[in-house]
Amino acid sequence: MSLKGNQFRSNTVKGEGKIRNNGTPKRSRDEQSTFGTRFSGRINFQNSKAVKIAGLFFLVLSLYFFIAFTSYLFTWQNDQSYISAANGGWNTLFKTREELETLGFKEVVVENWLGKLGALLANQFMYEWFGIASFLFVIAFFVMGYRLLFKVRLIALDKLFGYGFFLLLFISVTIAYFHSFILEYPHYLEGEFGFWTNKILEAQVGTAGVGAFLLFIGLTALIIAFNLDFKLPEKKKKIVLNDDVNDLISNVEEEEDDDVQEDEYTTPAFQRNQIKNDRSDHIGGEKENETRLSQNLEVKPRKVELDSDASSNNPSFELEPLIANEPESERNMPLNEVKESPDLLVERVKEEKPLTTADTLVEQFGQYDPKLDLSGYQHPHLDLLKDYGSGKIVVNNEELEANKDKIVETLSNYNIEIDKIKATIGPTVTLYEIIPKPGVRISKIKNLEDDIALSLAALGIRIIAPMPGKGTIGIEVPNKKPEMVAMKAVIATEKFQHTEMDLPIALGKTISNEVYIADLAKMPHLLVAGATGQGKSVGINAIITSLLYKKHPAELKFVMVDPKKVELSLFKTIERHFLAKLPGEEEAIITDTKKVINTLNSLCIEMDQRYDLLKNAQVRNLREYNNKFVNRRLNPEEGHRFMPFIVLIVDEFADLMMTAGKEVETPIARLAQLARAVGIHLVIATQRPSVNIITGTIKANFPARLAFRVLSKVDSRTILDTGGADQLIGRGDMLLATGSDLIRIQCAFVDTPEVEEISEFIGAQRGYPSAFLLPEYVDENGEGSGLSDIDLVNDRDALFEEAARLIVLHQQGSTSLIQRKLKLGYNRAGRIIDQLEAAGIVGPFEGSKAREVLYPDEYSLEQFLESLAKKD
Ligand SMILES: Nc1ncnc2c1ncn2[C@@H]1O[C@H](COP(=O)(O)OP(=O)(O)OP(=O)(O)O)[C@@H](O)[C@H]1O
Repeated sequence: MSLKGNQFRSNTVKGEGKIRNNGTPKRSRDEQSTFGTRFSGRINFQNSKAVKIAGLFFLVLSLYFFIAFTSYLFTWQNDQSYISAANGGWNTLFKTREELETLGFKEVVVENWLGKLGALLANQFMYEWFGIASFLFVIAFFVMGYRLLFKVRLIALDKLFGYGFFLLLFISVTIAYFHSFILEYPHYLEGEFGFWTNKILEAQVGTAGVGAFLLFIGLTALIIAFNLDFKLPEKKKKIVLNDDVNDLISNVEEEEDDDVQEDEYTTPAFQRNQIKNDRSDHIGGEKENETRLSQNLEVKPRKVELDSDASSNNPSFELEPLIANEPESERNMPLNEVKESPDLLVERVKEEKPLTTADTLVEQFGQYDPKLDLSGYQHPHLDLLKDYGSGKIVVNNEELEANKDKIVETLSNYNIEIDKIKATIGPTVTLYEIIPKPGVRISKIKNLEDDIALSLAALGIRIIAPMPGKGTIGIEVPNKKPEMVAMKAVIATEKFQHTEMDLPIALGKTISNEVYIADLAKMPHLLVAGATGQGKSVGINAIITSLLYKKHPAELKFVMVDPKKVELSLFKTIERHFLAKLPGEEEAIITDTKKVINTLNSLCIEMDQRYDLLKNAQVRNLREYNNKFVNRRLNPEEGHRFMPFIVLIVDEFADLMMTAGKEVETPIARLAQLARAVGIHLVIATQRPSVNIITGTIKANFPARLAFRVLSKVDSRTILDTGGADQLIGRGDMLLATGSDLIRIQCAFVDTPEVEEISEFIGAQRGYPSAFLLPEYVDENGEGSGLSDIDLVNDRDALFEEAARLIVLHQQGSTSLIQRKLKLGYNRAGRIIDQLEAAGIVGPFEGSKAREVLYPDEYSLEQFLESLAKKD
């Protein structure tokens, strides 16, 4: 990745070599007193008597102006005759009453509380200039006086003058504008300035135009000063279940109050939203079987009840409605509490810290911006993705009841009676939660797992007995018409758009239709398994797509390994943006096993280097490190750099294990064990989750596992440590195990043409000069990506010319420079320097000193390289 852009722009600070790491404070504490750090060190303001006198003067001046202006508001009419007669009055200021009378002023009565001077001053400021906005002078003098006398900074001087000046003009013109609607004279409210400015503007753009102009200026100023937020009141969403539902909502609202107390399972949130059936709605009752459901999010429905009649054999039946994106915490809260919770105002406490070198740098140059090199980069937009399905959940009541009847019947065949059934409809499966009558042993139901599955005669039934943390038994039954979950629908959610996660991956929707987003950085690695054709590739594409939608190329790099050669090739267009590769390699997407081994080992080197940098920076993880770097607390001259996350994607791990075995397993296990803190995360997919592929070492280090449908229970156990994956229905139906939890998710669907479009959209933008270069790895047999015995003259390294330019640019013939800048291993860098010597670009080895560079500038070097190329 090129750092050039940053080096020549504001991110780099000249003379960084002199910056001390961690920036020990250079200035003394005295200099950093609260009184104007900018002035400190130039004039000793603190002890100057003159400053104190000046402070006092400003305070008195402020008071004087305040009294004069206030008085003017009451006395201006009476003093008007004197002021106008004296033609502004200033020339009469120091004349006595007698003198004035001789000059023709018959009666000189000045009522301003501060006499003639007060009247004249106030008239000048308020009438002639800015109207009541002139009170800003009172504030300005007060702030200055207070600052000079008490050495307390109430507001920064630049702000005081900037804001003060703006407000003076703005208030004056605004008042004139409104005043002109009522009465144009007198002008003491807006002053002559406001009056005439408004008049001129009105003549140009009309009254409405001036209003719009003032509104625009006012709001712009508010945005600049307070970064004002404009938020429209949120629209409440309504999800429609079926046509009957909306008609019934009003009924439901009327009925709910009566019914809720009877339900032993209702929580306050449920009560609000509980919907009852008519008496005719009993399951197994009369023919007319209208189910009343409400999905109106306005009333935040929690649970929909399909109430059975009172007969004891027929358990009542509830539906869990589908509320996307609602936090669990809100779910269990009474609605009024959610709505009425008061805003929390947090007062910021000002910390007084000594100013460090890093602070000074940040003040001077701003924070380091890793995105600056590609500052114009645009994230892919949502239109590149397609809509699939209607997006609505259609509830088929007949199907629900038929399934419910079957479950009740099957269980009663085994003498298991149940109290209640609740249904939660997901995109592909519906979860029926049953509560057995007291006395029924759960182990009994568990033992009947297969029999129940057989009676329901449907593929993909999974029984969860008991449901963890719920005290119910779950039976997942596939829907007849599964709903496709479009990637677009998941990415477009607020949950994804506003997530704060480091590496958010939008996996799809859960059984309760909630969008499921996981943080790969926390997982911290993911093992994906699934038989062929069950949606694994789509899953991998969904993971990559989510990250591409969320991250900037400066923040994330992928290392892609694709032994099948075709699965990840779609992403080759984003090589210069998001991919990482070994130096000297042509293709960033690795398909050759030998190169995979080199790349994995290179990643281990990168990991070790990152750990060294973290150790030097005294931080524990990548986030802290990058934070420190951005705040210029780490010196790039000491090797520190902004480190992007690296995500390694291996599409067919089984293939690698078959061909390379331990050679692959060892670095993968090492990375899985250690790499999380340095921002390297692995996503490893395999078709065959057998124990010789997913070995104990690998499994132990991948707590997060994603299983698509597998062919046998044994495979399911290998990947998830439990059955279940063999009972999935395929087409993106999957189980995610995160430590102890097992969640069923319908994977978001993203098709190959969509992925292609996204890659092309990114690829068409300006990228880095090359892919992100990983450190060079040379294996012990000398067959690494490095060079073996090469002829120094005839077989030059691929990076020879680049190294030559680097050396000439820096005028420093050192191996370590090549090593650092081109990210090469010592051996290869050493060989390149030998080649440079052989070509006559650098001088011979001189012990501890750097070699002499024999070309003074890039121009002469380019000529030499050209002639060299011609000779070859
Ligand atoms: N999330 C999904 N939603 C709907 N259909 C899906 C989903 N995922 C996959 N499918 C369907 O399943 C088919 C196969 O998916 P995919 O190519 O991802 O399988 P695979 O497991 O990668 O197979 P292989 O290992 O042979 O490459 C897709 O073409 C698509 O029709």
